[in-house]
Amino acid sequence: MKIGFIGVGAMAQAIIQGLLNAKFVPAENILVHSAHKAHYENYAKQYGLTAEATNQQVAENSDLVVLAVVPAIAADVLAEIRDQLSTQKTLISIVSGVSLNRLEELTDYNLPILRSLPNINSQYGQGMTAVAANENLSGDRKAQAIAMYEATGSVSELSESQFAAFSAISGSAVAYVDFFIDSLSRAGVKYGFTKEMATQIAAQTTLGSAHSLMASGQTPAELIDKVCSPGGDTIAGILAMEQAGFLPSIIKGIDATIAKSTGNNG
Ligand SMILES: NC(=O)C1=CN([C@@H]2O[C@H](COP(=O)(O)OP(=O)(O)OC[C@H]3O[C@@H](n4cnc5c(N)ncnc54)[C@H](OP(=O)(O)O)[C@@H]3O)[C@@H](O)[C@H]2O)C=CC1
Ligand SMILES: O=C(O)[C@@H]1CCC=N1
Repeated sequence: MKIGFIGVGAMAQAIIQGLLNAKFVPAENILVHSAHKAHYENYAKQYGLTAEATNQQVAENSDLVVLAVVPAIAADVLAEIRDQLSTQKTLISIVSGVSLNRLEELTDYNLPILRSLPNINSQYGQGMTAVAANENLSGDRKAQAIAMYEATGSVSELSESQFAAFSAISGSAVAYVDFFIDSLSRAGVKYGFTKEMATQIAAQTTLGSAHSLMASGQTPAELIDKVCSPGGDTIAGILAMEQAGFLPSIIKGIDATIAKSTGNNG
């Protein structure tokens, strides 16, 4: 099986690295092309991938064609490769905010298509990806496309109506969690830790907390209650964070993310 990537930016590279780590396909079976020759050729050379000279060649020579460009140019790129796509190939889009219906409109209504929303944790096998298939993608072909993501982490099949919210609390939220870790580490710096050490402490605490949450099957609130000793320090911190608007600031951030991805932001 050959997997072609049109665009090798941050997200495509995370998926590719995840696939290479999982030995999902031999490196040379991953085909790449992007806007800048120096970029995609050097990247391909570094990891033993196959650099293709055009987007059309990627589509022509791949079984799974992964569209990994920014939303603004997705229509132009699909127009470019439309004739190379066929019912024998699966188009996989990672483009935020572009529906299956729009992808069909821009290509062919008979084409098997998987709309997906991965996150960059795919790079280390810890991804969280939402997928939705059109009616032309089923059985083994659908399983093959989904297997690509299963090799890089967890996969959830969702209705397209849930994609914008999923993208906000997963795709974008990788940045928000890192923002939290960075904020925690800056607090550490305020109290005398080096940034490096504070970041390591904050990151391990975040990782351990996520692990405990998933391993225990308890709710976050139950674990918060376990940490908040009666009359203790943590409850004082929680209440001060709440007074400063911790929860509303998260909700506002997610609302803004969804508004941007659905075009409801003016
Ligand atoms: N970043 C993330 O965490 C996530 C991103 N996504 C989606 O992934 C997509 C890509 O995002 P991201 O990786 O962040 O963006 P990047 O800007 O990092 O990558 C975009 C890629 O598109 C390439 N490109 C630009 N023009 C063309 C063209 N005409 N033909 C082929 N390739 C082209 C660029 O080429 P070059 O490198 O040569 O300049 C670059 O490799 C977006 O649609 C986004 O919504 C989805 C989930 C998470
Ligand atoms: O910021 C973005 O637009 C993309 C979509 C989800 C994560 N990154």
